[in-house]
Amino acid sequence: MRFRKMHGAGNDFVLLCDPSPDDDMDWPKEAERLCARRIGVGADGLVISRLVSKDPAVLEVTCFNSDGSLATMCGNALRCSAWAAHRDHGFQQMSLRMAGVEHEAVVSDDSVWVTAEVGEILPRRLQTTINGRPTWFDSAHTGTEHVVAIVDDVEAIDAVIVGRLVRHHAGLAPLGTNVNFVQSAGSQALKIRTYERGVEAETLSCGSGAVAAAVIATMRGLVARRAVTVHNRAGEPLTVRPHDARPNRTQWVGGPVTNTFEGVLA
Ligand SMILES: N[C@@H](CCC[C@H](N)C(=O)O)C(=O)O
Repeated sequence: MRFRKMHGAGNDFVLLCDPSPDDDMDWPKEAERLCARRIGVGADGLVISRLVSKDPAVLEVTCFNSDGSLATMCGNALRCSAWAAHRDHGFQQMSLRMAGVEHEAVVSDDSVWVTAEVGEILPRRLQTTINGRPTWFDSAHTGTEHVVAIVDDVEAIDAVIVGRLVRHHAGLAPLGTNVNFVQSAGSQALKIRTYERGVEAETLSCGSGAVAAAVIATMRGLVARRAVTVHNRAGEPLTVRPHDARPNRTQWVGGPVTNTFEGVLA
């Protein structure tokens, strides 16, 4: 089976396009096998993209985290899938369905944009102590569960230790959450670190996390309700901006996508 190893702003995936239908394939198990860093291809997730129709351009995209759990939304996986559909079929604009939600996608020369739907926002969802300081987390549903803490310095935080603690917080069980630490970084700019559920580690970037960060930072008055640059661990920032037609409900997230290598699975 042919695969692409891609990353969206540092969030990396094994991407399978139109794998032949195989009822016996255990995709969660395949995700664990292929995503293993030493004995697999190595990735944050496995993405399966299937062409539904060419006119209009529609794809069905499924994303499994590296632990085999299903991701209901993955902005960077959608962006990688859109890039591949552009390469394979020439689509510049398309619809991507993930977990029953329709996302718009636009591919340009240097960036790929997808939409994310913003759901429930709960201010002050939980509190924990970070470096001796009581810190609040707001939650924002951006297709999947995210909490965001606004902090002074993201570099001063042990994102893995604190992220894991909050991810497993009893108040958020049984679903748990992705955990974002966000800092103001000048006019319309943020710095972010994300601990991802399902990868159970800090990742270099997270599309739905960047959207959650921009939405919470807007609510907290750190940025205005327009385009926000979100600087991540990869040094490949994502931009989040409100959708013109549905500014309160839908955000665009865009940035670079890299096709690292292609191969054949043994
Ligand atoms: N990295 C993703 C989010 C992936 C899903 C997440 N780990 C979850 O299970 O909620 C993104 O780019 O949005």
